[in-house]
Amino acid sequence: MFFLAKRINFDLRTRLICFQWKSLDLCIHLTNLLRIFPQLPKDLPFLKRVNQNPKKPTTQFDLSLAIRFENCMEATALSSGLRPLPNPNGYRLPRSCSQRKSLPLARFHSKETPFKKPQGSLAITHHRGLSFKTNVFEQAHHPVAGDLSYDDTSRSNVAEDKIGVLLLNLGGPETLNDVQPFLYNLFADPDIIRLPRPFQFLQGAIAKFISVVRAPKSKEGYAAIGGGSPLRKITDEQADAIRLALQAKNVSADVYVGMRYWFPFTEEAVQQIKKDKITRLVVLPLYPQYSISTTGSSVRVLQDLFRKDPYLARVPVAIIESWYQRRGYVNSMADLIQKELQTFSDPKEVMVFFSAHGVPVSYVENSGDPYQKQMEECIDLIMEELKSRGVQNNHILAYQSRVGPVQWLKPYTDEVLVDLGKHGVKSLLAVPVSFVSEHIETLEEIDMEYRELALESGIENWGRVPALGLTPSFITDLADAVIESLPSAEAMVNPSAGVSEDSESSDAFGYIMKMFFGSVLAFLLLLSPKMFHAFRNHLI
Ligand SMILES: C=CC1=C(C)c2cc3[nH]c(cc4nc(cc5[nH]c(cc1n2)c(C)c5CCC(=O)O)C(CCC(=O)O)=C4C)c(C)c3C=C
Ligand SMILES: [Fe+2]
Repeated sequence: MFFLAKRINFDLRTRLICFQWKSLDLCIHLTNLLRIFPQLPKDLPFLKRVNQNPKKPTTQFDLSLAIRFENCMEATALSSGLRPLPNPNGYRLPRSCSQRKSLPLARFHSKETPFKKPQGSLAITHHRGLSFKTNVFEQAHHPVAGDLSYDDTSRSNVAEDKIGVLLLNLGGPETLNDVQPFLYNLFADPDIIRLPRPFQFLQGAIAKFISVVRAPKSKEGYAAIGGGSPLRKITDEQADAIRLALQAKNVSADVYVGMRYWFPFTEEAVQQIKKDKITRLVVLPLYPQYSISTTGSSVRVLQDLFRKDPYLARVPVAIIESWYQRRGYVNSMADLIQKELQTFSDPKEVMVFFSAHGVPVSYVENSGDPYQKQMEECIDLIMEELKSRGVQNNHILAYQSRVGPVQWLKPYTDEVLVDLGKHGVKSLLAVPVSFVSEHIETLEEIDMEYRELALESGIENWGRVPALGLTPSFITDLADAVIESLPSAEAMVNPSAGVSEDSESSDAFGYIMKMFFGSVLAFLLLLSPKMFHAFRNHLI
């Protein structure tokens, strides 16, 4: 069954393509269109502009689309940037769908998943013969183009919102004196050192012990790169660049930086967001791939902060959990690699060596951390892009920066470098892939330690791709990611879920007990020279 939809509204701000079909108002996100048809030019020249109202960020286009509803109930997971829009009059399903199966309409209204189900899936055939399938959701009844209401709880409206973007990052010590307290914050994170429940009260003591023991080695590393981490400076610059890129796309937003383990802490950023009365927030962790230990940890802190604050609890928030699969990121990485390959005398012979920060194997195998899978997919995407440009180099992925006695993701970077040298690889291009700015692990571990090891192992020509930093195509893509996620923002937590007095007082009691036993343990450990040396030499 094919239908023709004629009047198409394209909202420049939210990038939703909305059109009327029969009595339904439907929206599709532009990303979906472009994801399935990357060959479509981004400025949509195939849409003929018929009318533009300068007062509203909506342009009306004339486009013929042949639309076919199919497999209504097979509609799958939501894509980023797409979510069902609340309809005050309830959802009506297209006849063709409801006739196929008796649809449990109540499911669309159920409390647990009020708007989590797509309306159905659409197969769209463009008149040039292109076709794609996408999920669709019914839009609010009788929408006014450019004035779409996205969130039932906040009753807010993207066009009127005060938009904030919160960049989450790890943070790093700015001076050598900061190193031990920074390490303490890192190891005190239950997403970094994961203790079984009965032992969690020891977290602080263990963090203190490990941070004191590791600090001298870490300090050497930070001293070698100028006495501190460049992460704060670079992240601030990225924040500014994203703000300007958003501005260039007619989206005015305040951009904040929230670090997990050092200044400016996430808590400070959140306070500022509240002070600035932000009414819609996009959270963008600066980690392309999701790990429990990075994005997971930062988002957990954020959720705790929002849950405790009645104002913040009502702010619609969109979290971009991972973005390694975005074309802009993949292309920008491919650009950097392609450019760096040209610095070798024989570019074709160079082994492209992706080095990612590792995580303990238990994260992936026991806790379902998607990090490894996302990392492998990410490398495949980058290599596919390079292949499409005629770059056919061999490549390999290895994991660096392991800490402690447990098994980490393999293969390990240091072991692979030695192996490659043994097997006669002469030219190697290291590509840091889990992070988008320079930091101790690129500047010291890769550029110094691994380079030296590679040269000792027989590799003669060494190169390293710089981190993405402020690369314009990358920053523009992050701005696009922010814009695309705006409509999907929703209140993070239930505002009525307060903290009871009972739980507060038992928390205080627990805290005192933890501090007491933890301090005794840390004291004993630090007093024992044998223990200290065992940890220092073998475990940390
Ligand atoms: C995707 C990136 C990262 C993952 C995953 C990650 C996991 C992880 N890290 C540690 C321990 C340490 N990390 C340290 C520094 C550090 N880690 C990342 C990124 C990821 N970590 C970055 C970018 C940095 C550098 C920050 C800077 O100062 O520039 C450190 C401190 C440095 C050192 O002493 O080596 C430690 C320790 C664990 C245990 C872990 C997963 C469980
Ligand atoms: Fe790390």
